[in-house]
Amino acid sequence: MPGLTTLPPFPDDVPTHPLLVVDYSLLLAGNEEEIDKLWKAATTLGFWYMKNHGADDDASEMFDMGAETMALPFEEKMKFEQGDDGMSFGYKAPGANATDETGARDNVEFINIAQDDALAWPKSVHRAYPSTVNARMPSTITPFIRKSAEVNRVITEILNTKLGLPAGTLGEKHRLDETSGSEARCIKNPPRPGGISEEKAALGAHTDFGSVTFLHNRLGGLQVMVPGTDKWQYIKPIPGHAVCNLGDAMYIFSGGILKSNLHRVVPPPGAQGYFARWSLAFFTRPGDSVVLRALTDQSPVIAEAVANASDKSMFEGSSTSKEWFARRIKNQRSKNQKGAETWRASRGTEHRPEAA
Ligand SMILES: O=C(O)CCC(=O)C(=O)O
Ligand SMILES: [Fe+2]
Repeated sequence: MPGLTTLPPFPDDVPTHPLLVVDYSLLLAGNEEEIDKLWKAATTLGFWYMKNHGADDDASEMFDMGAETMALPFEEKMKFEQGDDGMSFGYKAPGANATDETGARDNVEFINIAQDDALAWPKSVHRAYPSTVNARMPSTITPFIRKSAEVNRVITEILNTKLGLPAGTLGEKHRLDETSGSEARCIKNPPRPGGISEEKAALGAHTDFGSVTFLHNRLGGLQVMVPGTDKWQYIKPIPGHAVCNLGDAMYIFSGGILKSNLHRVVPPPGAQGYFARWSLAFFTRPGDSVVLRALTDQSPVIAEAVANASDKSMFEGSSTSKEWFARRIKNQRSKNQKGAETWRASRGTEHRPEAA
């Protein structure tokens, strides 16, 4: 990981929001207490720390891949830009996305690699990637994606049981043999010496577009807005602890029982702000053809949650996962902004009734 040994600690005097710590090895062992903890986290904020997940070494190599990729000449990276038509895979240039309805631009760059491309390598399913990605596909990227997809599958299976769904229901919606928007993402947020402002988002407020996110952070900057409050709070990075969170699809499938919480990225606090911020995520998203609606027919608990919801519209939708994802990506691209309407059209479950 670039600069890992020299990074200053997260400042002591900056308030943070605590998260529950879930031990992945205990989940695998079927430990009921740990399963209950995961359920509590998933149904309250939808964010938790995950330890003993076994993916730290893979994550370190992914950070190296990210650094190699971001070091390519800008014109080279732009040959692989994701474009303005709603595809996420590929390179995203700084400023290519709006961060709010005024059209203020983000300042992070991404390299997004499709799960489908990593699993089918050397065959291409979606697109071509920079040479730095190709060089590490079999050694670094495919193993990281396999491991991350497995972590997310285990989480999904536990939530499936807790929701009272027939065994394998959520698993069927995330089949590895159906194309999907699932992807690995390495993010670089440049240092901003002297110009650190909490108000300027590096990555705008959003809920995640898919099902489960497995996130690796070294520096602060990730913030959540806890429902019922109106202040952003930092999530402190803890070595050896990934951050997991749920996205829109899980919120919708579960009739709002599982939470997809609002979050954003700002420059790291204090002395950390003088360093580039690197982060790494793996997003599991439903198969392209999966319709995003509440699974009321398969679970009485979900049926009851929807029956009690003040606004059922989001639970009775007809968008496929592919359509949902493309709409969100496309309408947040800076080039497509035609005013606040475009930004609003990029939204997911951010404006659910109980969200702040
Ligand atoms: O960089 C981070 O900590 C979070 C990134 C994120 O929220 C995203 O890519 O969806
Ligand atoms: Fe996110």
